[in-house]
Amino acid sequence: MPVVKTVSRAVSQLLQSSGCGCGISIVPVRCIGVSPRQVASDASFHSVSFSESDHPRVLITGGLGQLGVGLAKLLRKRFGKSNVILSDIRKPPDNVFHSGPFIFADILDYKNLREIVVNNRITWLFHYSALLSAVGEANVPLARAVNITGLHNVLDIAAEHNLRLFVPSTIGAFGPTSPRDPTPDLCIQRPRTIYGVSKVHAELMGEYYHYRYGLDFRCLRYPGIISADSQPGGGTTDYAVQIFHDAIKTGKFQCNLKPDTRLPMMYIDDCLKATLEVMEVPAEALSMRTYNISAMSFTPEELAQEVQKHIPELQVTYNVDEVRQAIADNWPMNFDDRNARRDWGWKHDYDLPELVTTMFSFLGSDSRIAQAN
Ligand SMILES: NC(=O)C1=CN([C@@H]2O[C@H](COP(=O)(O)OP(=O)(O)OC[C@H]3O[C@@H](n4cnc5c(N)ncnc54)[C@H](O)[C@@H]3O)[C@@H](O)[C@H]2O)C=CC1
Ligand SMILES: CC(=O)[C@H](N)C(=O)O
Repeated sequence: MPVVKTVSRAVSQLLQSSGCGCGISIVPVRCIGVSPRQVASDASFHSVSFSESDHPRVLITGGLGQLGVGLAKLLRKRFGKSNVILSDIRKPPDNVFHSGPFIFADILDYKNLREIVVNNRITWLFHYSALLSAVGEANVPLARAVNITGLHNVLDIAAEHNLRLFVPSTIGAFGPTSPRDPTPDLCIQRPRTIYGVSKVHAELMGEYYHYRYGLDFRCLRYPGIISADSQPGGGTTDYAVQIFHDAIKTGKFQCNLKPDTRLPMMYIDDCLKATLEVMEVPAEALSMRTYNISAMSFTPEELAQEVQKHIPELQVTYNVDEVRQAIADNWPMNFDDRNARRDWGWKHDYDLPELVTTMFSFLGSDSRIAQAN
């Protein structure tokens, strides 16, 4: 069958072509018409004037969660307020709405997302929308839709419009058969949560689009992130944020993981710094497209001891949540991030003592329970 042979030869040539995918110009364009919901480029969410050659034009999806507002703040400092558009499906609080451009964007609405990218001449996209590990297990169909279907929309739009795309992955992309102490970049990944499965899918699809279509896909696997001014969105590592609030408010903390559950963690400033760094690194420096990043690793007991150095009267009890514990027991205990350190000079600033001191200075340990009494 000569035709079949010719086609298969062409396909195999395509698949064997250069690792960077630069020679491949086919892009996965979807055949769609015009959206009924046109968004004007000068829509009321603030019109912009900018020099495209100076700065990227940035869109952040899922930007009202624990990490997005901080990322917008960092990127606006670097690229200018009007060049960074925060988006979500939720209503922004006043301070966020007035701090820079905000727009409604549902990542499940492909046409609307495409219009936003086109009308605002977006060049970089940070894709933060997701359902995290614990809430994902509570609603698997929604997690599958947001984390997998939503990612497909973002990938196609990014490839079609030649965007640089950042998608975060997680320690949750590993599972019980992965080496856990430490966990390297490349090893078995068989997660047992819909969150983890969707993140492995995102890593693989992003890398596939990179090699197949030349998409500039960049991905960091984040540890559990700890922040003072934003609340976590329903994950397994949330306890490590809650302890600070409860210590200050009530002097009591009930932990939903066992005292000896060791997980990799990171202060938000380090996480956002790494995210900006990896997006700015010249492509030639990246030997991979998905990197672990690491800062510290601790158990609830070790965190509580460090917190008690600031609030000695803190009482910690344990009431284990079986779902979260089962998830944590399958996750990495320590993360090996040597490749990130080697390729683009990644270096964290915060270890456990600095993290705890910084959290209390941010939250104002003046309001601590001891002083309130
Ligand atoms: N916070 C952490 O400890 C870690 C976060 N990550 C990843 O970083 C990213 C951001 O995380 P967080 O800010 O903590 O998440 P979050 O759960 O706090 O926020 C996610 C946001 O996505 C939005 N969203 C949900 N459905 C949507 C839809 N259909 N369209 C648009 N937006 C939608 C939600 O409204 C929410 O504001 C996520 O992809 C997460 O997997 C990875 C590892 C650790
Ligand atoms: C580590 C994460 O990805 C997140 N914080 C979660 O616990 O689900």
